[in-house]
Amino acid sequence: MRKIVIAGNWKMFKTQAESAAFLSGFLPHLEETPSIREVVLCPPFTDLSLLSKFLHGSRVNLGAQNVHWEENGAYTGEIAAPMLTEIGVRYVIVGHSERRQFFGETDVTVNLRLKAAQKHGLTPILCVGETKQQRDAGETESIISTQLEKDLVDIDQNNLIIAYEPIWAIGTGDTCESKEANRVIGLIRSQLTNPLVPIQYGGSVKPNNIDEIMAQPEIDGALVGGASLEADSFARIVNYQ
Ligand SMILES: O=C(CO)COP(=O)(O)O
Repeated sequence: MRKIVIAGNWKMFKTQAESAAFLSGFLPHLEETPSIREVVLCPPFTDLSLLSKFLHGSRVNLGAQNVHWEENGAYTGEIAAPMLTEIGVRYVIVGHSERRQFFGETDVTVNLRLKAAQKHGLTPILCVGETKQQRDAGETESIISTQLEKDLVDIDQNNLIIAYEPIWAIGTGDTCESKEANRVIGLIRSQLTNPLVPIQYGGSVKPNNIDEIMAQPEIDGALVGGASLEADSFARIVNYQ
């Protein structure tokens, strides 16, 4: 059976004080959450250490939003895998479209980051997806297939999560129709060697659409941006019906 993973990507939101306040509202809701659902929070780097202490012994796992491919070195502004694992981080988002769009991330650097994450025992959440222009031009399948082909060279598919995040659906309120997300995720799965890789959907996931999204047979979880910032909203998503 494939794992279900619901992850919150906080992007560049929440100070330490705000993240602590989130947890006090969020954690009590997890008593209702079926134990087979993996819950992950990916806050900014500055919150990781504090949240790691608060979450010790809880069922919530921590993820980072980026990782460099070297173990240390002169790479101003980057973070290395051993720095993350030392404080209890288990997951890392790699290749998010915002990194690809604003910070020069390429399939080559995505591949290097995935390898470094796996080498150090982190589970990477690899993000793939097409722009609106690419979708309108009928290029969705070819774009995603090329991303997978390049990003997954020499990657262990036994320690991997993939998130299908259509770029046009991120932060827009314009969710990909759940059947269409299911179709694309099925195509992604057909390109993998391991059929058990969990594949999430991401892009305007909200309390009012999570039930329909999770009812789709190919979708194994969600990568949630805006709606993961508020305790009640993320709790409703994690406790989908
Ligand atoms: O980018 C996302 C998660 O990584 C999705 O963001 P939103 O849920 O805010 O659309």
